[in-house]
Amino acid sequence: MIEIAGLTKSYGATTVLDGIDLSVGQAQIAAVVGPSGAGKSTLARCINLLERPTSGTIAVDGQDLTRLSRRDLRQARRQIGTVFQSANLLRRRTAAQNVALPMRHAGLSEAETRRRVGDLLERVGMRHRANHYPSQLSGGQRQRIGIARGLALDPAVLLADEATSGLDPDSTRAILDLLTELRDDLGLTVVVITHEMDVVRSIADVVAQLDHGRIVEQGAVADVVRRSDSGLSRALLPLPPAPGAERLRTWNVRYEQDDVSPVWLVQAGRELDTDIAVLAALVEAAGESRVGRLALGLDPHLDDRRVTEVLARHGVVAEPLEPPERVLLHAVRDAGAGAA
Ligand SMILES: Nc1ncnc2c1ncn2[C@@H]1O[C@H](COP(=O)(O)OP(=O)(O)OP(=O)(O)O)[C@@H](O)[C@H]1O
Repeated sequence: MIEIAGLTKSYGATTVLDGIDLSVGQAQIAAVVGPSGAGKSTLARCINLLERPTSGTIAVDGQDLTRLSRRDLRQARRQIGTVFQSANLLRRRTAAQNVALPMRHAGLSEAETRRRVGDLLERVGMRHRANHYPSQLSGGQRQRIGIARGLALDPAVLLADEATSGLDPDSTRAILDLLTELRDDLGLTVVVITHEMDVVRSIADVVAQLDHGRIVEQGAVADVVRRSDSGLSRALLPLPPAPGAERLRTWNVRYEQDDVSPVWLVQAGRELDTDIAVLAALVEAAGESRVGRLALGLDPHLDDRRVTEVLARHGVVAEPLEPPERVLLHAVRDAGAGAA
């Protein structure tokens, strides 16, 4: 596991990271998100020890890596593997040679290197491309090789810095599945730096939002999404724009509990004795639970309190977007126009 405490990084008078506290357990995937300039890359460079923090600690499995001598630091760097955006492979080396590079630098024997490279290429599904050069590989395949190289020295933590940026959706999915597999099979701790909220929703266990060098929000993804008043929640699970439906009142609905039944909508319609229109919806799995946001169209004559009570029994929170009179007024106007 990795524990970052009070991490600060300043360049001269400019403080870029300001007291970052972040703890990621073993076999957990943490995502760090944030707008451009928030400090994500700086945090990544501090985590993989390319930069020394100005103050604060970064501990992997209990060992603080920030206070080590230069020699010990080289050894400690092995604990953290990095996957960069667009893999960053050496063009004149084959896939296998790229994966072998960190092992050669670390002084592993030829036999051990060959064995490990074979195992790692197998694990990322790239054994059949061992002798290909980067230019002969697709972006997704290059990234698999980048992941194998990141795992070369058997790290406890894998840091993926915008590892899926620029990949097509299928390759992105495949890389995310691979990272999840590595978490589950190897018990790897993964820190993903990304600006893609889809990535966070689909693989992260925990998420932290950086802004102006500070963590402004963090928590388990499912918990953050369920927060009512949170920018990160809306960014993680945005409701697609909902077209209003004629003669129906629009309600915004949010899953509040983690055990919302898959058939809650049908049941709620039955209990309210009404038809419910789904105007927009985004429902996804986040870890073990389901999270969702919906815009529903309901009969404006229904009693507000009854609607909220019935929906609350199903574990969802509902708020009407407009007063019923507006919808009814439109309906009357439309009927008038029709009669004229
Ligand atoms: N070596 C440096 N010297 C001075 N300022 C720096 C240095 N490196 C980064 N910064 C500043 O730190 C801030 C954060 O930069 P950083 O690259 O970490 O942000 P980011 O969140 O990764 O942005 P992006 O998503 O655009 O890559 C920026 O304002 C940047 O100008």
